[in-house]
Amino acid sequence: MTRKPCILLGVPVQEGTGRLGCDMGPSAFRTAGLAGALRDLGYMVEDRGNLAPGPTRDLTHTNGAIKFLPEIVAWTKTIAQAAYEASGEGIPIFLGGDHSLSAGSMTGLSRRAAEDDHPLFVLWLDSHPDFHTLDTTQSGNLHGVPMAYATGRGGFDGYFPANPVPIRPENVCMMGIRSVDNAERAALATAGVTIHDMRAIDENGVVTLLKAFLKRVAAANGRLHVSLDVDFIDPNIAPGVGTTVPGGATFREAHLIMEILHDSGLVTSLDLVELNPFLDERGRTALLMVDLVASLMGRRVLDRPTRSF
Ligand SMILES: NC(=[NH2+])NCCC[C@H](N)C(=O)O
Ligand SMILES: [Mn+2]
Ligand SMILES: [Mn+2]
Repeated sequence: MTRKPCILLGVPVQEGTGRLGCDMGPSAFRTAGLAGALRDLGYMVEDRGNLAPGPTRDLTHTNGAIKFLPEIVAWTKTIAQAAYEASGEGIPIFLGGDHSLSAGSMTGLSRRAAEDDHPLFVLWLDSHPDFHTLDTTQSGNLHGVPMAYATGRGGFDGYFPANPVPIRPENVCMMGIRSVDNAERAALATAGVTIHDMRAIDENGVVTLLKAFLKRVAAANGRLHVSLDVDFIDPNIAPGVGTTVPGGATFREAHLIMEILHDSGLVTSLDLVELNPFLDERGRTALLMVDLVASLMGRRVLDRPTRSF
């Protein structure tokens, strides 16, 4: 059996957050042994190094809160092109970088999937929906907008690159949501996105919720992109992130999700975002993220020794 290679793409973007440090994320994932963990599972791994944004152009927006619009626009263009190219060759794994990178990854992947005649589905694992538009963001941090952009909501034209194949909101499932701003709540009420907040997870468990979504992906012959924000996980075990929100996914829930995703055979790409190594404790968040990727890519407790804590 020939398996597709894993293509690692470092994306040291940090201008989408309110603080510095995410630019060290790609380096921390490498230091935590991501490539080795994938090779141990039998994958070919091609690390393409770090992307760099193209030139910026002057952009001003009526929403004066917005920060680093030219920079994020330049990054989005570069990332979308890299995503489009890499998804034709293997399994792209984006090493963030803040969550603004998903504006690029999702739009590039969606364009490729459409050309190959598959709809793109997204499993969004995050405490936040990141569903602001340029007009509604109040913090002005553009890691809060990628899902609105990728699903084709208005207000990005003339600023962000054209998004040729918007992802259908019905093809998006969010899990772990527990911090939503008013404008996002209003938009999500009618958007058609499936949202499982922490209450839904507590009441139903991750298995039922996830399997229902995977069934839909399989029935549509879809490709599945997973976007994993560090703050999906509880901050007690994943402190290396700038936007901690209490009450997150447990170690066991997070691994179980990854194992079920692997069994589905549907996942074709992955974002690892918001890791801030400056806020981490001796690399434990980076190591946890690498272990989660290993579970997603097929590591099983009974197959080989796991990390001892
Ligand atoms: N990718 C993230 N961590 N996003 C956090 C966004 C928080 C808040 N909704 C904002 O727009 O500022
Ligand atoms: Mn996020
Ligand atoms: Mn988040």
